[in-house]
Amino acid sequence: MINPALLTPSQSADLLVVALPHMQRYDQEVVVIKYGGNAMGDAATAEDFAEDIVLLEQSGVKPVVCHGGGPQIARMLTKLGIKSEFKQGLRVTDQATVEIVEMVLAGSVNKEIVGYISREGGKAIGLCGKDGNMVTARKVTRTIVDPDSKIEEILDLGFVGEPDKVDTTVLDAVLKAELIPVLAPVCSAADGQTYNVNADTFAGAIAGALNAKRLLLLTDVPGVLNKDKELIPELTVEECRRLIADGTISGGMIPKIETCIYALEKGVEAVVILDGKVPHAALIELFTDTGSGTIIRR
Ligand SMILES: Nc1ncnc2c1ncn2[C@@H]1O[C@H](COP(=O)(O)OP(=O)(O)O)[C@@H](O)[C@H]1O
Ligand SMILES: CC(=O)N[C@@H](CCC(=O)OP(=O)(O)O)C(=O)O
Repeated sequence: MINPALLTPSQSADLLVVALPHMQRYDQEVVVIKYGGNAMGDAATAEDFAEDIVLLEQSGVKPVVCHGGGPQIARMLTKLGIKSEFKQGLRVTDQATVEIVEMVLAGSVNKEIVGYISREGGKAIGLCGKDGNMVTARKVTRTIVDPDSKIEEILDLGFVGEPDKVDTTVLDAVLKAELIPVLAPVCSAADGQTYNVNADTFAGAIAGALNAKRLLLLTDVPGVLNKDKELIPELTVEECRRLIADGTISGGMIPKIETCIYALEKGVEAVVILDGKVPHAALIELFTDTGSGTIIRR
């Protein structure tokens, strides 16, 4: 919690002079904030995050929260004795796993975030990709190349989906009513089957469809790091592709960067990857000159 009583009048004035032009820039603009499972941390971090979302909404921004919950899914699968593995950064998902993913993401994690925002005085509404056919998924198809024979094989990830169609009818109504949407990346395909969608990919599709001004990806690292583990403050799409090709960007950062590139191509002005465990990370990024993390532009 920020304690305004601790600021001198001149510090308060300095803060306002810095923040107000940024607030005007984002007035009535959609900002999609992806809240990763690793960024969720303890209760204090969650309270700071919820406070930021409520302050953004009260300042005239239209925040849309898209959340993950990978570590929370992993804990529940372990409790139930269900083994899980990742291939190409995606959880191989059978029918039993997709049921747990839905229960954890669209259930407990979603309602916990809604609860935190409500306690900070915001009016949040928890939904998932299924609601109002918001995001229709299709099965992810990936191939792997055998390093010896060079033969391509199809990688079957089970019920792992990717956004196929986005219908913003429900989101438009929610935003018009000045409610804060909190979205879980659980979607149906056209045939009704439930699919597990990576939360970064889901957030990118929502940001693209809403023509968001910013997409913030809150994670547990300061941003994109170079080979010496130093933060890279700014990147272009071309530079991102080079860093993937030379191996500087790997693992879970690859779907994040692919999401950034997709969102930028769909018209999102800029995407920022930043550390969600830094108190008030979103507010600092949007309303100060300092910014934080890595900003990616076309
Ligand atoms: N160049 C890089 N800079 C920063 N992180 C990287 C880089 N390459 C790989 N990573 C990995 O990507 C991870 C972030 O992705 P992920 O664990 O999927 O995050 P989240 O759970 O927040 O979606 C980091 O913790 C780090 O291990
Ligand atoms: C297909 C796939 O991998 N889905 C993810 C969905 C949650 C997610 O992406 O959560 P984070 O943002 O916390 O990583 C999973 O099952 O873990």
